[in-house]
Amino acid sequence: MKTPLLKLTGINKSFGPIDVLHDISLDVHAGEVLCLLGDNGAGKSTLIKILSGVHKPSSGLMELDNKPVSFEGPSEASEQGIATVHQFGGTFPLMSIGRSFFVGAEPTRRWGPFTIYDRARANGIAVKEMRELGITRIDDGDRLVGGLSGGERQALAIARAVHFGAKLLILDEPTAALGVKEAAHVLRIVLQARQKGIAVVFITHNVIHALTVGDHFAVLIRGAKAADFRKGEKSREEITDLMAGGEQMAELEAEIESYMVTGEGHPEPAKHAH
Ligand SMILES: Nc1ncnc2c1ncn2[C@@H]1O[C@H](COP(=O)(O)OP(=O)(O)OP(=O)(O)O)[C@@H](O)[C@H]1O
Repeated sequence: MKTPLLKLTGINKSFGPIDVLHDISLDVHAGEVLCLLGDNGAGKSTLIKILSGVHKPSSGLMELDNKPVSFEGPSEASEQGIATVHQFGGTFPLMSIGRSFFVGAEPTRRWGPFTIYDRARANGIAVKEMRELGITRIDDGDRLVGGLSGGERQALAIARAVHFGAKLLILDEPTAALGVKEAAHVLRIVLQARQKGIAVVFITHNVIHALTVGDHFAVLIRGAKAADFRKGEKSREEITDLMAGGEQMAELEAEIESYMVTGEGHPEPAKHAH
């Protein structure tokens, strides 16, 4: 197997006395989607904050392109090609599409003795990059980000990362707040990023979304890696079970079943009403 783009070996993270991540080892390959799964509080956010330079690991080794790396902050991670997109796209609602695409890296042009923001160029590039990801409804880069749908905002943020040369794209629950159609669109964009050779880390609670795009899966339970497998090695039921910690899921199913039998799907209090 070829060398992973990003390799974690024995990563631990504690906040004071609280141990949040234990001995995480993980490989992320270029042109693949790694789905990071786990219940609330499992440690997914903490792990991606380590990858994106927000937190430093307490111990362990992180290698990018076969070289050990240690980020002093998010800008160092981003300089090395690691881009993180958060659930709501992380963009500013009152900014135009063109502005938010280039925030911090605005194209400029000369105007007499001045250097000014090149709005037409910024808008043109932002609209073109979104089009390339299949968002064809947007043709005006002056539109405000606040007027975009959730899926379009995700697309904007992903297009931006791709444009600025991300090698590793971290998507933090990109489909969580979306309807089915929009989620499908975002999943397609994830696959397009993968096709461009970008390594994608996709965080989700949704097993179906994960199975649709994932090549490789890692499940975190209480800060430890409970499973690490490739596409096709586990069924949907097995993955759901793992994510919910097995027992919990069985308990929940039994509870729902008895409720459906006793209450025929209606709330119990109906029986006591008279
Ligand atoms: N700065 C911190 N200080 C202390 N504990 C923290 C800190 N950040 C996270 N934790 C704890 O670490 C655990 C893992 O949190 P984390 O946010 O990484 O989980 P998660 O898997 O992303 O959950 P969710 O799906 O709910 O976002 C939680 O118990 C949380 O309370």
